[in-house]
Amino acid sequence: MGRTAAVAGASGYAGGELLRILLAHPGIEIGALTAGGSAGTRLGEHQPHLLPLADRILAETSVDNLAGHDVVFLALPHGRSAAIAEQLGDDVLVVDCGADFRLADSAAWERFYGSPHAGTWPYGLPELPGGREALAGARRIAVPGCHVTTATLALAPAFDADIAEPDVVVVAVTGTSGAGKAPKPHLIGSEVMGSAGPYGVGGAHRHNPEIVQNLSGVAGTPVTLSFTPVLAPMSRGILATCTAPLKPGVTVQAARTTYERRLSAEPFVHLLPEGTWPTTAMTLGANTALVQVTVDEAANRLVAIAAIDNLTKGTAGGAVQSANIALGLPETTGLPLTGVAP
Ligand SMILES: NC(=O)C1=CN([C@@H]2O[C@H](COP(=O)(O)OP(=O)(O)OC[C@H]3O[C@@H](n4cnc5c(N)ncnc54)[C@H](OP(=O)(O)O)[C@@H]3O)[C@@H](O)[C@H]2O)C=CC1
Ligand SMILES: CC(=O)N[C@@H](CCC(=O)OP(=O)(O)O)C(=O)O
Repeated sequence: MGRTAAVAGASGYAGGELLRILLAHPGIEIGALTAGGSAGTRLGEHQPHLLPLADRILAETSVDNLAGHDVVFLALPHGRSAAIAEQLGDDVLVVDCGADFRLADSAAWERFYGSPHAGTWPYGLPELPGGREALAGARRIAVPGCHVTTATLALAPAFDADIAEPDVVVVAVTGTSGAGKAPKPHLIGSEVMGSAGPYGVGGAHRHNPEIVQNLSGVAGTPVTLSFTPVLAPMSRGILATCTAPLKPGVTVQAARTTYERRLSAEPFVHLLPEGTWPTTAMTLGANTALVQVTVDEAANRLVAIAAIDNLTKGTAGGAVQSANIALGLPETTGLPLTGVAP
């Protein structure tokens, strides 16, 4: 039997990507579409690429409009989800693309987000050890941040197999769509085009504690992290170069075998053939994370590089993948595996 899903934030980037995916999902029917200031207007004004839904009118984001669906996807600015979720029944699956319920550590939340912590929900990264079990039958899901998904998928196999020391450096190149649709002072077109630049430097980015949370959980010991995001002139995509000191005696072959073993059963996380490095273009529009691993012998460091589409595996695709598990559907239902290249 088909389920219905409402999408809150349907006029935004994450909401648009959710709708693109749900249009091709055989087990979920699209119900109410809601927004903020653009409520009352046609979806086609905001998402002209979603032709089948162009004439749908955006409703106000209210509990009344979101209630009565099997699934509610929230693609709203941070801080908006808790009030809505607490008024939706426990029988409704609420999938939050925002950050509000991702962290278990309230002090870390308050330090990085500067507001009271709303709580912690089952975490929407099925590839983590125990991740699928935590999502089966869940009625609340916190979708990870997009940098977090990339870095976690790149390094989790190494920490799961205990081949690297828990002292991580991540430098992640990201496209501009990660910042959302609303105009931002640091995203002025003429200053972003033809240039790349770091932001959130020195441990300041709010994805820091979430990456630490995930990798420490996999490693079974606290992981230290230096994370630097770099904004690049592309609309979609994240390419994360992640390194950590090797445990004694780990060869490049051993590292590769570790990744092959841990990723071989994953439907969306693929270890590329030796010598092929991931690029963001390979993942565009796909729910995939493409990974490559090697060893820098001179530096004695493991080097793992992962690419994702921040809006697909990094947000909407990841959200639908986790929702599939929670609903008891095959995990891969309705999710694209093929990217757009070059
Ligand atoms: N972009 C990305 O790569 C990722 C985004 N996310 C998360 O997804 C969420 C949405 O992000 P994104 O789509 O990029 O943001 P956008 O700015 O593109 O879209 C925001 C959406 O929220 C709506 N909205 C804004 N304010 C309100 C309000 N007060 N009440 C109701 N609706 C409101 C907007 O409606 P209107 O247009 O009418 O104002 C719009 O539909 C965020 O929490 C973000 O952190 C998570 C991972 C990655
Ligand atoms: C370019 C850019 O600004 N990217 C965003 C990515 C945001 C994201 O993925 O996630 P949440 O906002 O849901 O945490 C950033 O770095 O903050």
